[in-house]
Amino acid sequence: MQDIHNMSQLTSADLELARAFPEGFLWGAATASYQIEGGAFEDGRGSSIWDDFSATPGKVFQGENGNVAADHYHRLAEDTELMSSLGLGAYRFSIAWPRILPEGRGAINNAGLDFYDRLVDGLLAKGITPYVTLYHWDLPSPLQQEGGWVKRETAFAYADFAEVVAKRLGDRVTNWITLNEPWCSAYLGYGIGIHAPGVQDRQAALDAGHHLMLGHGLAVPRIRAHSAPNSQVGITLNLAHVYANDERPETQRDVALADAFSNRWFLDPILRGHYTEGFFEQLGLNAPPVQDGDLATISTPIDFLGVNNYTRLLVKGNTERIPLADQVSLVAPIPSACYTEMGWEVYPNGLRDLLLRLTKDYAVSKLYVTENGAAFKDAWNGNGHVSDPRRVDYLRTHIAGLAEAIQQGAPLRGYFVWSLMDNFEWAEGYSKRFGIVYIDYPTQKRVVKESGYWYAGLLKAFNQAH
Ligand SMILES: N=[N+]=NCCCCNC(=O)[C@@H]1[C@H]2[C@H](O)[C@@H](O)[C@H](O)[C@@H](CO)[C@@H]12
Repeated sequence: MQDIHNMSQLTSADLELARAFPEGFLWGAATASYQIEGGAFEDGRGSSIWDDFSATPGKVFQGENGNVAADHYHRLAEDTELMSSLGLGAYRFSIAWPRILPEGRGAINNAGLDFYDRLVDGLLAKGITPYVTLYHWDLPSPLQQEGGWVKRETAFAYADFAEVVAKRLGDRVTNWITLNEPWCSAYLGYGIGIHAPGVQDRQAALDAGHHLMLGHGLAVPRIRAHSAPNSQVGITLNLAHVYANDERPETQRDVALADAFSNRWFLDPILRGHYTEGFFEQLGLNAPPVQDGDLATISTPIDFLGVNNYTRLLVKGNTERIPLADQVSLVAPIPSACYTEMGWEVYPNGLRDLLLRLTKDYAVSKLYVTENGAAFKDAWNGNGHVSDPRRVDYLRTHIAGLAEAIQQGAPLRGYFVWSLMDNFEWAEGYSKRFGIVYIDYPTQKRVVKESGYWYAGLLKAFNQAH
């Protein structure tokens, strides 16, 4: 492997950028269990809704699945060494609920806990801080057979699962993220069905969203009870700053609708203790089955907000009618703009502006960017490294926006690039590559991309400055 700390990829501006970050800023990379582990039928792991969804014809690109993925389940030592060679200060990963409780509740599969024990110990031995996401979409299939997140009982099963994991890892893991992107679980999974479990019912999305947040609130005290006193617990939301395409009143109206649907649906209950006024009417739906005390549970104080951001939303008002909040028209591709392989506009100021909005509008004591990155057409010719200049530029410009946000008062404490390695990109299968490390799936060879060398150089320059 080329000298990974060769900082030749860095410009003098990059070195200056590294020095702009405050001492103690955390630099990491993120992954998720179903996307990288493989080992889908090993050591007692049960089935998840993503195993079922992938096995359903037509749901995932070319019928691909996470049976093998990046084979991380069998490559812990190699992959933690890779993280160390990149100079990561932290690594964000998720726990596969079906490895721990194959039936979703009840009998504990200790072999599953043992795997994460080994991972955590390997990270700590290399001075890498674990950030553990307890739920990154792989709900055990038996719970979905009972209705999944549209059922209130699933929230309680989730809190029980969280406690099982905290009891085993809480003596070493001090950074916990309850859920990853409940918006995606609820809307993509239960609303429009392009993600597992593939339900197409917008009311179900609202009900699932409520129970996901309830599970979050129930889990927080259970995690705290089994973690060291200096532990911190948060949640990760996918959020995007909403911009107006023009000054027309219809556009201002639709910007508010898009913001309610994309951001405030989860921000308001979790951080303000109430749903956005008029939100359910704006969707043309009924309120979810809120019970007395739910919003108090959901808004239990957390120590940080994790922010996943990839792009911005640009809204052009509908002049004929008031659209439903989830049907606001976004501005189509702009000739002068750049787009990733996901069709997402590259707009670095969107991350900066999002962080500043959160700082201004919500009383968050700490923020982490728990995911940011891009999929581009990466190719490897079988030797040498992988050239991905567009990803280097994406990371450089978005990280520059972080420095500006911090300078303007955002309580940002860390950044996790998505992703450490190429992986199973949900319904897109392996067709989309987000890694700073290329995975040659036929051989499972890990090939650090130019962006991986760049990121390692930035982290080295940061460490040298402090
Ligand atoms: N339709 N539509 N959608 C609008 C919003 C979708 C946002 N998707 C994300 O943030 C997912 C997040 C996920 O944690 C990770 O597991 C995924 O691999 C990345 C990359 O896709 C991102």
